[in-house]
Amino acid sequence: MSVAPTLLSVDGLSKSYGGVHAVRSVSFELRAGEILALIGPNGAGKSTCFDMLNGQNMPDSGRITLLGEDTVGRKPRAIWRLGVGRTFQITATFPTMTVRENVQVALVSYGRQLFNLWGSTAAYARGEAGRLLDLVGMGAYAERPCGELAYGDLKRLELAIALANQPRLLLMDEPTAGMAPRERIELMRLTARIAREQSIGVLFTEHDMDVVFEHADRILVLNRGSLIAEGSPEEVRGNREVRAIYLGEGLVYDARHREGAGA
Ligand SMILES: Nc1ncnc2c1ncn2[C@@H]1O[C@H](COP(=O)(O)OP(=O)(O)OP(=O)(O)O)[C@@H](O)[C@H]1O
Repeated sequence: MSVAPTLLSVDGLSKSYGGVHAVRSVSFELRAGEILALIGPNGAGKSTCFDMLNGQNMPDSGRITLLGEDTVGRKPRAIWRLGVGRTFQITATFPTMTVRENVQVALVSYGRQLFNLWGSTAAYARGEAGRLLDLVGMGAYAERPCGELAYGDLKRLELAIALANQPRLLLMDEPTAGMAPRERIELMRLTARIAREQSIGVLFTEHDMDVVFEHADRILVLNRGSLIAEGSPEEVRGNREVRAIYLGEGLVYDARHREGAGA
């Protein structure tokens, strides 16, 4: 069996703020088609780690190799251009534009064209936007103003926008924040299906353990900036240190789901 190529390799990543070691010598790899969750209690260092991968924050030390390129010091847009799609905790769409136009803007931006709703570039992007919207189950909403969308639909639109630059890697910072439990599972199921079909690697942070344990192939656990566990959901669930941290937070994965009852 062939092994999927490594998309992202992080080696000894560290960042401090004054005396606070937000991220301490974190190392891990992510392969094509793999769904990797980054979890940890509040203040564990997840966002700091994410922002360094995004190019929004500069590490004190360590290496980040993304699709074969060293990305430390590169700006977010340069990293996006390498083939990294992103979704954010707070959705960033244009509310007065239609759903389709929002995806068109992303497509045209990826092609480095000037956005013009009626030009030939827009005509091309129009068809491609429709394809992406169908992929995330939003085809029927294409002509609606984005501002009218329910929150869950907005998140699916955001996924279509993130897919517009044909990413090899998707970075999702709390993709299901603010969603109802059922919507969370559906969004991650959709993301996982698309990622596996298109061999896109996904790294996501998440507080909802049901989402994490149902959808992640592998889980990284941060605590006080350090990686304290890494492995399959089964391995992480059985890890004493992880259980101690999450029991302390009242967030331990519910035993009801162990036999797959929560799927
Ligand atoms: N800009 C900053 N200045 C000072 N301290 C910071 C800054 N950003 C993060 N920190 C500190 O670094 C540590 C890690 O924070 P970070 O936001 O990365 O954690 P997190 O795991 O994302 O937490 P949460 O789940 O609450 O979002 C915390 O102690 C936080 O207070």
